[in-house]
Amino acid sequence: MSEKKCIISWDRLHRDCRKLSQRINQMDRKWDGIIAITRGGMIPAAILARELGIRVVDSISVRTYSHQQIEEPVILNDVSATEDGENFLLIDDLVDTGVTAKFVRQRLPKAYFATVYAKPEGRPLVDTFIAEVPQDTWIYFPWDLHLDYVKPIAKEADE
Ligand SMILES: O=P(O)(O)OC[C@H]1O[C@H](OP(=O)(O)OP(=O)(O)O)[C@H](O)[C@@H]1O
Ligand SMILES: O=c1[nH]c(=O)c2nc[nH]c2[nH]1
Ligand SMILES: [Mg+2]
Repeated sequence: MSEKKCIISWDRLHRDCRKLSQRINQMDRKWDGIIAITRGGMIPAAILARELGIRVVDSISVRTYSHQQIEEPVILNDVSATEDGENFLLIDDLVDTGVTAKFVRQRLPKAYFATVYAKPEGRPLVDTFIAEVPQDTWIYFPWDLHLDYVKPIAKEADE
């Protein structure tokens, strides 16, 4: 389990997904659809679909982690909209070790692969991403979190 944390708020996620949409829009390519890598890629894919006006949204269900422990990736449900990913955007929330990315790329070698966040080990496996996060840091997404009380910093401060 990573010691350091990077907490991503809904606002930040939305802003970063819009930045990713801007970048992809500037490529001036015609996309046949989006493929979300579930589950983490689903909310980024929904935001990109809205921003880019793409209505064909498919998914490939892959599980690589269980309780922050990496395992062999498995496809739980395959994509149906394309054979090889040509002219499709492939979207995930992040690339960490790159194990998931390598695995999905074998299945969809022609897709354009974008993630919102990337750690150094996985970065070479994606075509584009928005922000880099250190390898020793665990990214917490807004769907993993809830608002809670925090004690004041100074010991003598009123609680
Ligand atoms: O680069 P890697 O080391 O392979 O890690 C990245 C993958 O791990 C997480 O998915 P996870 O398997 O936890 O499933 P989830 O998206 O359903 O939460 C994340 O959403 C990426 O898909
Ligand atoms: O929520 C997550 N945060 C991470 O940093 C990560 N790395 C792999 N899988 C991950 N899931
Ligand atoms: Mg995932």
